[in-house]
Amino acid sequence: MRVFKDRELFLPSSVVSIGAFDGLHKGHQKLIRQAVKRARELDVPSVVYTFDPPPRAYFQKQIVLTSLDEKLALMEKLTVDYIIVASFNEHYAARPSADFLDELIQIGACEVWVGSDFRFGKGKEGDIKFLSNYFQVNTYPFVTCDQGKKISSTRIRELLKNNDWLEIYQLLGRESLKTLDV
Ligand SMILES: Cc1cc2nc3c(=O)[nH]c(=O)nc-3n(C[C@H](O)[C@H](O)[C@H](O)COP(=O)(O)O)c2cc1C
Ligand SMILES: Nc1ncnc2c1ncn2[C@@H]1O[C@H](COP(=O)(O)OP(=O)(O)OP(=O)(O)O)[C@@H](O)[C@H]1O
Repeated sequence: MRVFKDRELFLPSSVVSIGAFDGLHKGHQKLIRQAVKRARELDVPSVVYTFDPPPRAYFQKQIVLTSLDEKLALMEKLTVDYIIVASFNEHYAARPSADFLDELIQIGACEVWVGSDFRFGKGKEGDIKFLSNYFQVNTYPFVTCDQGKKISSTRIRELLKNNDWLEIYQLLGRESLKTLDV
């Protein structure tokens, strides 16, 4: 896996999944595995585009579930070819959604895989409808837990407050989590 942290990546074609992916829980894993599978089928590289710190940690001061190093190690296990890590700061957050589209064009995104609530750009102005004007966007159905509730990083942060490690490990699909700033 090749890591591009605040470095430009140019590719003729690729399948891209995008997100904060904090915790890299089962929902994230399934979405990324699906994008990697599609990349193999199309015989193009798979790219994960992520943010450091996660936008929610930046804006809402939420704790970070997964350090960048741990996230990269987990992405490697998912056999992702390239990972773009954008430093999420004041300057980055102010970028218009059209800027972000240019970046996706630069990496030759022939398919984009995200969850149906994905948003991007300054003030979260961009949504899937907008993205679909430029790329083939595929949404992955929300992965739920045994009780039928959507798995999310937010839920894992809530469970952490109650030290509910059994449930946390179930949502993560692994028995390790090294949080930051807990
Ligand atoms: C160029 C760019 C600018 C963004 N600006 C904002 C922003 O102003 N406010 C905000 O809450 N999120 C902003 N975000 C973060 C997105 O809302 C979202 O968290 C990010 O695309 C990751 O998706 P995910 O939350 O589904 O993982 C921005 C994202 C991008 C790519
Ligand atoms: N349970 C899930 N099943 C499938 N896709 C998911 C799931 N949770 C998140 N995704 C998708 O993964 C990408 C990254 O999501 P994100 O990092 O915002 O995760 P999240 O768990 O929703 O986080 P948070 O609770 O902090 O908003 C997005 O495209 C999102 O729609």
